[in-house]
Amino acid sequence: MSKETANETTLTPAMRQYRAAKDAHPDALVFFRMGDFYELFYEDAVLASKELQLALTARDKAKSVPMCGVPYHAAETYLQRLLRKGYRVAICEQMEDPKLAKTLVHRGVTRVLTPGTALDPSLSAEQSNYLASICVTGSATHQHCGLALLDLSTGEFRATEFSGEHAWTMLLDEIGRVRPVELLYGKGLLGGVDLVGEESDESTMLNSIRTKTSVDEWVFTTNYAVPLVQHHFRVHSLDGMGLGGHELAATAAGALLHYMRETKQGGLEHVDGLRFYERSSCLELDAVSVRNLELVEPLFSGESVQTTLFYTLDACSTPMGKRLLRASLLRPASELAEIEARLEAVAEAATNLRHREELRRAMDGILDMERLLSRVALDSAGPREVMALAGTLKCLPDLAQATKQLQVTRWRDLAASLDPLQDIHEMIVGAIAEEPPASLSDGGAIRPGVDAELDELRELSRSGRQALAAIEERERQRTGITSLKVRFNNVFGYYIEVTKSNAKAVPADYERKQTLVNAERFTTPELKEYETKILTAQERSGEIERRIFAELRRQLLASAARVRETARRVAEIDLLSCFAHLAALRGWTRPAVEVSGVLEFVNARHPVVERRMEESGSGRFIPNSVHLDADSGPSVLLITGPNMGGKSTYLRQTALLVIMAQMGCFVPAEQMRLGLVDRIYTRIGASDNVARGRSTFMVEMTETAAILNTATARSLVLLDEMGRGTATYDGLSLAWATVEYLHNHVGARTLFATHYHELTLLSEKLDHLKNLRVTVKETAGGIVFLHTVESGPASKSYGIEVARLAGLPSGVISRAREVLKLHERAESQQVREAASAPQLQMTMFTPLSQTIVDRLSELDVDGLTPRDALNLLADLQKEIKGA
Ligand SMILES: Nc1ncnc2c1ncn2[C@@H]1O[C@H](COP(=O)(O)OP(=O)(O)OP(=O)(O)O)[C@@H](O)[C@H]1O
Repeated sequence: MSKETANETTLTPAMRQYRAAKDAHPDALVFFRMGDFYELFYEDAVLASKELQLALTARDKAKSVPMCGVPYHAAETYLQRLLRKGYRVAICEQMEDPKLAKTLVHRGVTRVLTPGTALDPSLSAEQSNYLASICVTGSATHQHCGLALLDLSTGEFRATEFSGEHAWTMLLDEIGRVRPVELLYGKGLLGGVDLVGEESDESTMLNSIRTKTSVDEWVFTTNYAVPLVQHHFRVHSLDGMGLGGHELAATAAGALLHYMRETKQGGLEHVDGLRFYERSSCLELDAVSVRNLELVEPLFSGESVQTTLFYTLDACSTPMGKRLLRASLLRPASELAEIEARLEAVAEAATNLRHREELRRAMDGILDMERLLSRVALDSAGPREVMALAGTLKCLPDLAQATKQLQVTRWRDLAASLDPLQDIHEMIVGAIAEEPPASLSDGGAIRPGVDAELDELRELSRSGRQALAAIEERERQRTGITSLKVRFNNVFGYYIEVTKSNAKAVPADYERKQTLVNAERFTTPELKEYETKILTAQERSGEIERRIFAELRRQLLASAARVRETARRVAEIDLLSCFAHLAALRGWTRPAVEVSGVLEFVNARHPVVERRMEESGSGRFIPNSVHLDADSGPSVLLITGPNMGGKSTYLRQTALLVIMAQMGCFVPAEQMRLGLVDRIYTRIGASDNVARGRSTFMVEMTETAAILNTATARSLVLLDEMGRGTATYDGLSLAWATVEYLHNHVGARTLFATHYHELTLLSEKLDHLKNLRVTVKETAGGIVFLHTVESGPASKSYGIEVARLAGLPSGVISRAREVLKLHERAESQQVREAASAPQLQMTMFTPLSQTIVDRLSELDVDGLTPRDALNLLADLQKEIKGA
């Protein structure tokens, strides 16, 4: 609000009220209720008129107060549009009936809606809507970070903690994976980390979150925040929630509850538990891998979701199952017992068509129990939603019965713990009418027989309306006006309407109420009497319906924990039967999972590419095998071959199958043996940051550094075309050193796809490195991609052939062939020399200066840290460039 316009003395009383609301919520758009409209003023009006395409008017004659508005009954759509764009909105309501207000009607902010706190009805079933809260303490080298996540639409509330040197990076990774819609943090809490700046890695990650909300730092203090959590869950200690000793996680959770209170989010009854979770209790996937592997979203926004693993695996019947599938993709299991229990359950259901069908049939009628319950808790559920919940509960006994048919432990546990909630079902159908109106205020939501007074009042208004119909008929005959009508509106109540032309025939006992252009409206003492009777009866029955509905709501919320627990069981049953369905339908097999360094597939297929090829009829996917063993080798597979040969597909397929197996899903392979993987690292293709203007090479090196610094012998590392983003020799040297480091120091199972043929020589030096190649057939008409992977290095790269297929002019192609021949001749000479002097491998790349050669030959490569290696390379490069 600008200074002149906000001048106290020039403001009307209503605008003074507005100003108070805006001052209290400066970062929100204030929707100010005036009669049947929500009005916006000043900058808010200018902004909203643009974002919502509303006409911008002015409140005053001098046009100094820009204004726009939306009708209150249509406000919901406008609000959702603003929230989806990341805005927050404060709703300033009329707090008393304007008709009863003697002077200025009292107004106040009743709720602040933000992307993380408002329920978006258009939210898709499988998506979660997380509000995240973070806090950080400690020194730069040893940080502690707390993270809490709340999805108000389902009531899911969980928290975790990270400690140590990489705590902040791990926190960012987790945020990148969860992708909250809103982030809450303490002002200045992160000292030095610029949350909204453009430059740092942190800000790049955090900038992708639409709404960031800072609150006063004291909100994030343990002394203040932890008691809020205890109070909300009515517990004396946090130990029972697994939060004992995790003060930072609890603090982040408490700050989040504070925010809910500040933004006046009532009805948090469905948020009935807070769970501590450990990231290490799952197969860890960083945000880059989640994105690169297209687990839940396509790589580039706007692309079809059909490229995602989620889409390929989603045969779930219920929204809860879909959300669990999504969550499991982001956090596959890492414990053998858990994975085995799931695989065993999938195996049983996969081989038993009848039981599988029964399960799926029982789930057909199950709606989104969690979201329906949330709507009840937030008091936004009408009678129809409550009835929909009952419809869902009705399916539970059949589901329990179908689950009981299956024998293995996981199914038995699920059957035993599935509460069919029939008491709640009866409670709802016992109170709500069979076909209730959408809104409680429409009347008729409560079933007849529930309340004797209500039944009586309904009878009264029914007979009253019948009497009115009789009056209409009688008056038509008495006056001879056949078009005479008895009507009702909210302002005048019941009245008799006759057209202007018949006005003369109106009897003397009619009392004129209103004159319209074409009609006259009258009342009579008799009409007034019925009106009072009917309206009083309606008003009173409205009150009774509201009371009964509120009581039902209270009882439902008292059972919220049971409903949510059942929703979790339904989700698990759904997910396992989805996996069983896919296994049977697509002929997938059960992976043998063990604790070892093995990773072995026989004739495996990429689930997403295979399905897309089937759907588009574009040929058959060629299966391929993998054999890796971190303990006795080979631990590094170096894959060479032409562009378009299928290298990336082979890499991605390996990662996807590991993820699927650890989720408890069968896999598209004839056989699979998997030693548990603790973490998957990928360096594939371009990433987000490139689009944000960071250099491809810088991004690549940052990601590679993270891999080399944190991968373990139990990890799976996928590197695709590393080093291609810089000068050939720099790239080759870095790729060379990286492979050596992974092989000698990390020992992780590694797939390394490259166009640097020189790297294939490493197999002579590194025992656990094996060369693989994707094959092509040379025909008279050009090359044909066979997409099979076999042992050995590729003989040539076929880059020029692929370019020809892409349609490069023939002149360019033949000139490229000539240039290639010259290079190959020169290089083969160097390679021969290099092969005879393995300790000086690097000399084959370029005639290096003697000092560089000396420095390299004296180097203890095995003792180098990645950072030293990078520094050394930078030095050498400087020397070469300077030379
Ligand atoms: N096993 C396979 N069976 C059938 N088609 C395949 C197979 N593997 C890959 N393809 C198809 O071949 C094309 C190229 O695959 P991919 O991108 O994996 O090649 P690439 O070797 O990584 O290429 P580049 O080196 O140019 O990145 C894709 O369209 C893919 O669908």
